Amino acid sequence: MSDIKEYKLFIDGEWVRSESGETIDIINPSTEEVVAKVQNGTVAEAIKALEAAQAAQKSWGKMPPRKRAELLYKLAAEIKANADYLAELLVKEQGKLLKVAKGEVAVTASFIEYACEGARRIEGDIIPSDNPGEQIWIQKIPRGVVVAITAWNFPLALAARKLGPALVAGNTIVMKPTSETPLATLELGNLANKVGIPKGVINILTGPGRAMGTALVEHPITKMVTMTGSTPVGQDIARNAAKNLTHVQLELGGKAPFIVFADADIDAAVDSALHSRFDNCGQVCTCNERMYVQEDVYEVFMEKFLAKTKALKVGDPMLDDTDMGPKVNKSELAHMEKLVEISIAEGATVATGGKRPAGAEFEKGYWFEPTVLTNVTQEMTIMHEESFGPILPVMKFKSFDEVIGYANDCEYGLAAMVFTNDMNLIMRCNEELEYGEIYVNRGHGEQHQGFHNGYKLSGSGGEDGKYGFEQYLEKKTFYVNYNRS
Ligand SMILES: NC(=O)C1=CN([C@@H]2O[C@H](COP(=O)(O)OP(=O)(O)OC[C@H]3O[C@@H](n4cnc5c(N)ncnc54)[C@H](OP(=O)(O)O)[C@@H]3O)[C@@H](O)[C@H]2O)C=CC1
Ligand SMILES: O=C(O)[C@@H](O)[C@@H]1OC[C@H](O)[C@H]1O
Repeated sequence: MSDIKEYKLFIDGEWVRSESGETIDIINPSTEEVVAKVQNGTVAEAIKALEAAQAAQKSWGKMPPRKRAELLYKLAAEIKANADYLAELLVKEQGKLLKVAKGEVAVTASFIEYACEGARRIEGDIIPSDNPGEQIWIQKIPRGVVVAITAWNFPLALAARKLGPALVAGNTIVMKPTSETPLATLELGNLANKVGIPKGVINILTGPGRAMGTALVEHPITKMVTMTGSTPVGQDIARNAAKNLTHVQLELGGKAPFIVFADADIDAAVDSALHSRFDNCGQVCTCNERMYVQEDVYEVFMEKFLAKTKALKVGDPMLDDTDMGPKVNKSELAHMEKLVEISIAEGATVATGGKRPAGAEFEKGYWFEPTVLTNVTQEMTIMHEESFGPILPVMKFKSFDEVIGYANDCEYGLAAMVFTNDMNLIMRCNEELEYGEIYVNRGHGEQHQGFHNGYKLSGSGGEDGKYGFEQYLEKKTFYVNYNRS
C-alpha cells in the first residue's frame, strides 16, 4: 500500500474521488520525489462544484457579515494552529524555505483576518433624489459565486487573499489551485469543515487549468473570476469571461525595475536588491527583475552586491541557514537555462552563477545558482522577458530621464523599486514611473491594507485593501418614492 497521500476533490463539504479515475503526481522540487497525488478533475465536477456553491450562497449571503467573519476568524485560527504541518507541506510541494513557508502560513491567516475586519464596513449610500419625496439607495450586495484560480509561488497565501474577502462579502467560492502546488490549499477544506463553515461555501478542485479552469470561467453561475498567474493565461481568462461579461480580477506577470540613484544608502540598497531578487528563488511577482545603478556608484554597489550574491547558500529548504531553494519544476529550470543562454548570445556577461550548482546534493531537484548578468543593454531579451527566477541583469545609467525611459520601456506595470534620499527625485519617480506599486528606499513586499494593482499586462482590477474588497461586492440602486400627497 503506497504511503503517498491521495487528495480528493472538495465539493459541497465532501471529499470525492474524480470520475476521471486519474490522478496528478505532486513532485518535491528539491528531490523530484512524488509527495502526493491529487485528482485530475473533470469539467462535470467543476460544474458540480459551481452548483454546490450557488446553492450554499443563498443562505451564506443572508447571514450577517459579522457572523460570516466569526467563522472565518476561526478558520484563520485553525490555519495558525496547523502552521508547522502546512509549512512543511509548502516546502514539499513548492520547494520554498521552511522559514519562508512559515511566513506564508502566517500571511495566509492574516489575509483572512484582515478581510474579517471589513465585515462591518460594507457601506452603501442614501442620496437625496431630484424628485420630491424620493431617496436613492445604493446597496452593496454579494456577487454570488466567485471562482478563484491561483499560481504556485505562494499557493496558500494567494488562496486566502481571495477566499477571505470573497466570503466576508457574502459570496461562496470555487477554488482551482495550480496543479503544481495544490496540497496546502486542499487542506483548507478540512479546516473549513472543522470550524463549521457550511457545506458548499468553500469548494476546492484540482485538475488541468485549461480544461477545468475554462469550464469554471465560462459558466453562467460564475459571477466573478479572480486569478493570479501568468499574463497569457490571464488574457485567456479575460476572453473566456467575456462570454457572460463576468467580472474579472487579474494579478499577472511583472518585470520590476530596481533603480539605485547616486545619493542612495548603498548598503540598504544592496540588501534590498538581494532579497527582492533571490527570496523564494526569485519567484515573487514583485521581484527585482532588472536593476539600474547610477554610474557614479556602480562600482562600489556592484562590489558589495556581488559579494553578497556569491555568499548565498543554495540547498535544502528545510535547513535554517539555507538562503535559497530550488525552482518549482523542471520547465521553470529549463527557462532559467534558456534565458542565460540567450543573454550570453546577445552579449551579456555572467558575473556570477548562470548554471545548475555542482555537488551530489544537487543531482536531483531543480536547482539554479543565484545569477547576475552584466554588460547588458536595454534591448536584450532579459531586460523585457519575466524570468520569475534567480537571474538579475544590471545596467548603468547616467541621468534621471534615461533611467525612467528604461524603466517604463516594459509591457508590464506591476512594481518598481527606487533608492534615493532626494525628495525631488522621489516625487518625480512617483509621477513618471508607470507602475501600480512603487517601493521607495525599501525592497518589495505588499501589505494587506495597500492595493496590489498591476498596470498594462500585469493585471486588471487589483486586489487587497478596501479597493480589493470592493471588487467582491455588486451594487444595487434603489429609487424609493414616497411622495404620496
Ligand atoms: N501579480 C501577482 O500578484 C502574481 C503573478 N504571478 C505570475 O504567475 C506566473 C507563474 O505562475 P503560474 O502558476 O505558472 O501561472 P499560470 O498562468 O501558468 O497558471 C495560473 C493558474 O491558472 C490556471 N490555468 C492555466 N490555464 C488556464 C486557463 N486557460 N483558464 C483558466 N485557468 C488556467 C493554472 O492551472 P494549472 O496549473 O493546473 O494549469 C493555475 O492554477 C508568473 O508569470 C508570475 O508573474 C505569480 C504570483 C503573483
Ligand atoms: O504573489 C506574489 O508573488 C506576492 O504578491 C506574494 O504573494 C503573497 C505574499 O504576501 C506576497 O508577497
